[in-house]
Amino acid sequence: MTVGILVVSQSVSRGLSADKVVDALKQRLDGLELKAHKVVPDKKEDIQAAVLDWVRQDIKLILTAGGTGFSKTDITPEAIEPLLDRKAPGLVHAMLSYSLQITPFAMLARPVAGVCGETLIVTLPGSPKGATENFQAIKEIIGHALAQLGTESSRSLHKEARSGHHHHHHHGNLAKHELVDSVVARHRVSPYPAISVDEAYSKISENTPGPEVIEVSILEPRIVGSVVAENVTAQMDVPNFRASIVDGYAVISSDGPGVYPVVSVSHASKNDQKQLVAGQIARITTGAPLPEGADAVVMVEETRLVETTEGGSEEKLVEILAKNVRAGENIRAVGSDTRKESLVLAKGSRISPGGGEIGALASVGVNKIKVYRKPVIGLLSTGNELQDVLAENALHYGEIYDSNRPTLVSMVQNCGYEVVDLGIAPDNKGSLVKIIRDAVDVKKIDCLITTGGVSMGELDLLKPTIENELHGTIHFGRVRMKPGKPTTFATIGRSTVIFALPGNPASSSVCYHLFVLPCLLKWQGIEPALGQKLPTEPIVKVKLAEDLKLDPQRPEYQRVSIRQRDMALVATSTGFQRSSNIASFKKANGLVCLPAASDFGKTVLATGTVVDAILIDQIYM
Ligand SMILES: Nc1nc2c(c(=O)[nH]1)N[C@H]1C(S)=C(S)[C@@H](COP(=O)(O)OP(=O)(O)OC[C@H]3O[C@@H](n4cnc5c(N)ncnc54)[C@H](O)[C@@H]3O)O[C@H]1N2
Ligand code: MOO
Ligand SMILES: [Mg+2]
Repeated sequence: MTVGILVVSQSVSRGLSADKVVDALKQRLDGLELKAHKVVPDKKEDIQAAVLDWVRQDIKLILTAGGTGFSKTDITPEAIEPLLDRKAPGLVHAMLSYSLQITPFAMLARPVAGVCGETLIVTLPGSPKGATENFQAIKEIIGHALAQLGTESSRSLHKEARSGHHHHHHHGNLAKHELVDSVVARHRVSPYPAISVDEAYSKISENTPGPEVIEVSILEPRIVGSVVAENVTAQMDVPNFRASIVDGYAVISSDGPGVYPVVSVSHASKNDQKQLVAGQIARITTGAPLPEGADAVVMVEETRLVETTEGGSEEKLVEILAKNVRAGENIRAVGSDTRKESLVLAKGSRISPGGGEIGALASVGVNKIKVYRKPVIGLLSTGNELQDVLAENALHYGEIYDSNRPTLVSMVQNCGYEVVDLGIAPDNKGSLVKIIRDAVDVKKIDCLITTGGVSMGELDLLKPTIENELHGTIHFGRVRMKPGKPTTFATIGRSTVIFALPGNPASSSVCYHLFVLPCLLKWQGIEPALGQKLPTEPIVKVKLAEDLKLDPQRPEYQRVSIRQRDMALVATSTGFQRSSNIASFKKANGLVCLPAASDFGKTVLATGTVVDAILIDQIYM
């Protein structure tokens, strides 16, 4: 059993005094293993952050020392209490009565104790003596408490109490989403109907929050991919002066070929308006404003220098060789690129990554516009078996690396959304609730994507946690598709969306493309294609390069590589398609949509058959 000791002290945290509590307690831990210790000041947030961190790491017992007295700065009980799923007043009572036998000042202690997830938390006084005495009072019993916490049911230690519950075997006796406290009472058939992908689209469409208008600078990266929320019209002409298209000489076209004096120079810069009369020319550069009176520009290549000024540094006389120069030649007229009052960007259009929209805005002097806000996405992996691949820890038997979070972070970011990485949650209700509440209330995410814990196992806790603890609504909890059967879509309140995706890596990635991204696209103001319920990635017709076996019951989304061959798009399977195999996404730029054999009437789709494919990446050469 692992222990964390959290010293709560302003002076120790500032280095003004030395900590002695950790050592004192350490000597009395006996069989318990001190896994972590830390010093924090008397600040609620610091205390809670440290405790939650340890709960997530699945430390079994957290002892805090200090901050339990009557002075104004003593706030440890206030910090701990809101974290407790269940209180343990018996432990508090034991500590108080024990220390009251030693000193009446124990009356002024305000300890709390209780359970957060599967972690027991006890607040001790700050002095080494007080802390060890209090710990002494509960030490013998704590082993039992921790043993009970580790089991599915506290009743397992009291076997006689369990015998009366056998009638729970039949799932019909359970309320639909009850969090069962014993594995023997779990559902044996999923209470969630397996709806079609199409019905799932309806539910997502109905429950996606409406877009919200914000103003962004044209240089903010998040503007790319955003949908414009209002018509933007040009408040000026581009160009807003007559500009030369070439380097040469501004002329009066009716003057014709001949030798003319160069009376002025016009560069592309801030300029005074120049004047030209018949029989004169002016030197001009590309983009420079035309002198008044000039009506054409002749390229320097079609002229000849006749005479220089004294000293030879300037042109004095130049011969225009060009014949038949027309009025307007080599001139950009005022407003000929963009006319004042014309539409620069229409409401509903999208800022493409190509930069064209940004350039068009900048050219008319617009540096910020109203767009629909993109939702902020929180990403959480769930599962006791998961190790953070970045932590570089060795795997214990039964553990695996968390591959879902890195995969999803990459996908979501590359779709242009801001990601909040929420890490890994252990399979317990308390931790899930804490992490999700914190993500929504403090980290201000709009949409939560979790993976794992949505199927039929006794540690699949997402569905009951969302309904019973977070008071959310589950709009669907199963979809007739492969992979991704237990995909769950829920909302909390009006504005928080949860996609609880299956833990299998290929399943969660398929479901991201199929369900999550369409929801996010709608949320940020993108309209679905005609006749569709949600906007999606492009859907194209592809020819199968090989025979594909159909699932007997479920429509299937297989990973393929799509290439153009002889005027057709051809799809080749990326290989082994089992849900656990994330490597089936390597080189995949499409998901082919295959019917279930039971719907299609055949068990195989033959080579050359044309099917729909969702394009999840570009088509490469
Ligand atoms: N009795 C039944 N069992 C299962 C059913 C069913 O209908 N009845 N459905 C199966 C299907 S289909 C799927 S899909 C999975 C979904 O499982 P969960 O969403 O509950 O996910 P977990 O049980 O937590 O994990 C499943 C699998 O994925 C691995 N995993 C989880 N998280 C990650 C991660 N972040 N990175 C890499 N791998 C991860 C996990 O270790 C498991 O192997 O349920 C079937 N069972
Ligand atoms: O539907 Mo599950 O995603 O087959 O593995
Ligand atoms: Mg499971």
